[in-house]
Amino acid sequence: MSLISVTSLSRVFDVSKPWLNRVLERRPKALLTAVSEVDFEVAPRSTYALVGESGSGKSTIGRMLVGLLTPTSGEVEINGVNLATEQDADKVDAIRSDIQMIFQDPFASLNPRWRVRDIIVEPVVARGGDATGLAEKLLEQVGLSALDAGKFPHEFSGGQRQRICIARALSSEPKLIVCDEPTSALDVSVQAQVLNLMSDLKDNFGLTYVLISHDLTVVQHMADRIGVLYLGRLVEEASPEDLFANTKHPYTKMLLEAAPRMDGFGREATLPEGEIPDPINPPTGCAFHPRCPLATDVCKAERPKMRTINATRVACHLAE
Ligand SMILES: Nc1ncnc2c1ncn2[C@@H]1O[C@H](COP(=O)(O)OP(=O)(O)OP(=O)(O)O)[C@@H](O)[C@H]1O
Repeated sequence: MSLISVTSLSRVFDVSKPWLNRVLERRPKALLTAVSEVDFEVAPRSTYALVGESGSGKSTIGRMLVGLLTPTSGEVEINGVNLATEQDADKVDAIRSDIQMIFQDPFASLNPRWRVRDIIVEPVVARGGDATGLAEKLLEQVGLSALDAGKFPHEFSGGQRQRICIARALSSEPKLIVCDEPTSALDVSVQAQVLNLMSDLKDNFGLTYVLISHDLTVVQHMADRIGVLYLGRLVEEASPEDLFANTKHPYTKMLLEAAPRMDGFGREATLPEGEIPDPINPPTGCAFHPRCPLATDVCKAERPKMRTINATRVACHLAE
């Protein structure tokens, strides 16, 4: 059974101006569809990566997975439990303690007035658990020292702070960690170290990761499946091998061409050509058609359905 099952998940935000402005300016309500009819499954102890440009809906999906946001429609089930509709409070509580989230900015997620020990054990203490010696043990497991437990967050570098966030996430012995751009605020040299640590911890703790990133090269070596998002929709999903060697969607090809290659490590990535359309007024048919070099009349008129070709899922009229 899948640990995560996402079915036709959508999230719409009301981004209208205040009522009076709307009336005076004669404007209709503005609804922004951040996530639209997304489906995917994540197997236990695997890593599922969600990749796409800024605004493609990655964080919104991440926040719905952990229950920070409720879906407008569709479902998220974690171990068979739908957090948005489950009535049994004990079941919801048990699932919630199985899920943790790590954010991009390790400084913003750590309370600057708390000692590292208190930050790390807070999820355990909040549930009335015994946290004796736990912070020290976890600090060592994330490559820091037990002596760091008495320090404050400002005494650490960015990479060390992200390690503290990881230790905190691990303290409640979660099954699933949703990692939202966990390394993009870090120096390139530190990024690989944090990703390696995450890989090791995954094996040691039997974790499942949902890894959110705008950078395909970051997720390439960690992910078992990669889902590529464009304007809130999943456009391609495949194993890293298939996605890189046998790319099916023109948008994924564009993302890969924009990514810095290993031989040019450190080179600035060039952004994919063309502008991302306005999510309040998305294009007709395939949302990617205005930027797609291969677009035909059918792409302008009809939204492509998700199809499975070999082991790849792809939403493109032209994919073979
Ligand atoms: N609370 C909100 N209210 C209104 N619009 C929102 C809200 N949260 C997200 N959005 C919009 O939803 C769309 C998707 O945003 P989201 O943050 O999920 O994308 P993302 O792929 O994670 O991008 P980034 O990498 O920039 O965080 C964007 O157009 C964003 O402006």
